Amino acid sequence: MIPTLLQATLDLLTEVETAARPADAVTSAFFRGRRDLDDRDRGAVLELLYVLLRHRARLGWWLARQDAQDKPRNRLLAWLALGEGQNPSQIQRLFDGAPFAPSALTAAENALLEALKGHRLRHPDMPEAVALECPAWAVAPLQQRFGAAFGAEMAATLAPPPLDLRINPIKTAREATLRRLQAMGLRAQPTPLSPLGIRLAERLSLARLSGLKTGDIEIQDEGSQLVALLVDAKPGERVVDFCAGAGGKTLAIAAQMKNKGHVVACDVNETRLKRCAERHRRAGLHNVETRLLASETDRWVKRHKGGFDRVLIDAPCSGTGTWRRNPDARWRAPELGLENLVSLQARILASAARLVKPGGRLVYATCSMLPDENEAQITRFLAASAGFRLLPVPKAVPELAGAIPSDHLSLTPARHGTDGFFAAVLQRDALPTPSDQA
Ligand SMILES: C[S@@+](CC[C@H](N)C(=O)[O-])C[C@H]1O[C@@H](n2cnc3c(N)ncnc32)[C@H](O)[C@@H]1O
Repeated sequence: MIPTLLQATLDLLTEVETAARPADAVTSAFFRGRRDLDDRDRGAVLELLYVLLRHRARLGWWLARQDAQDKPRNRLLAWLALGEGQNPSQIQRLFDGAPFAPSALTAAENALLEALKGHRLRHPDMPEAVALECPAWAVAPLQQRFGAAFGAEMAATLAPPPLDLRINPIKTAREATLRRLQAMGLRAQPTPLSPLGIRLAERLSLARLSGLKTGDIEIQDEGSQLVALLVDAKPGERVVDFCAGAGGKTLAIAAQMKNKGHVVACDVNETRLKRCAERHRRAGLHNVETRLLASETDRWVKRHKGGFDRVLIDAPCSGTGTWRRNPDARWRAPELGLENLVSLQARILASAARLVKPGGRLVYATCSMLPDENEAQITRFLAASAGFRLLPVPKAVPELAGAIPSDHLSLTPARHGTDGFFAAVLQRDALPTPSDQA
């Protein structure tokens, strides 16, 4: 990579590390201020940024071993030496101090490069969690979840994800869209599990997809598509997306309903909900209403008790299932702490369940791979809530029986090639329970 792009990557990495926002938001803002970088430059900078984030623990381990500070510039030097196998004189030529290039190496940096010379990134003394890039707080629960497959699953979270698209069945058919993408020279395949998905082998700028008509496709990971399909919303029904955020799943649900019926997209975050509303306007959906909640027990919930055929809870979670897509996320421990997050999820479940009408369904989903946020959460809810029972996936949505022949949806990067997702469908008894009269 040319020196000016190395410096741009360092500037971006520094911003990602200091900002309290996710890397993709920081990156968009950074590139808006760097009009001098064309599409190819941006692609190269992003690729190196993600490499540095995906190798952070291993690079940090080497820096600690050499008593060097774990900071972006040292991490880049360590990557060039250990990851790319460049020798000190090659690296000195890149750090040449020219305008907009990295400044010349200091004596300490030269000494660091000498010490790293000839080594490889992986070292036998590295603890397993470091070699697998697993943050300390998540090692025990992920080992509990995956057992012998822990290493393979962690390795899969380090591979760059493919680009998954969801076709909008109101506007187009998957076969027709596949043929159009292939005619554009793209390596496009149907996704193996979602009947609406298309997987592109290469990451590409969305400008290259502009040949497709607006609203024909959306970018959505196959796992997220399956969660929306599990809601199984029918035209004419009343549906709540309780933690709608920016509306990724609301969009898919409203498309299933063919613009007929009513969807209420709720969230406690006003900014996300505004983005959700804009997205629906752009997609031409008229049956979606957004509702800002003060909390999960907002008065609106009580007023609409028993009023909906389907309620989706896409709960706030540790996000461990998205590490493949958001490599910076693994280094941010859950803001609330895992325990508080788990109790927030339980409160959301208990409150949003009140919205389900007798005979209706509640779908609880996370993008977490931790049992405490998933199966254990459902077990606790069912033990505490009369009138709900688990509906195995093949019973809930027979069309998905082949893809998900199990009680829950439980996707992992190594086994399914998707982000990590969990979902369970809970059926409410057809007869109202005494609490409805309360
Ligand atoms: C996993 S994200 C939702 C992603 C979204 N469904 C999508 O597909 O794009 C979880 C959402 O839950 C929201 N949330 C957090 N606490 C909540 C609460 N107490 N009640 C309702 N929503 C909440 C967050 O603001 C966040 O947008």
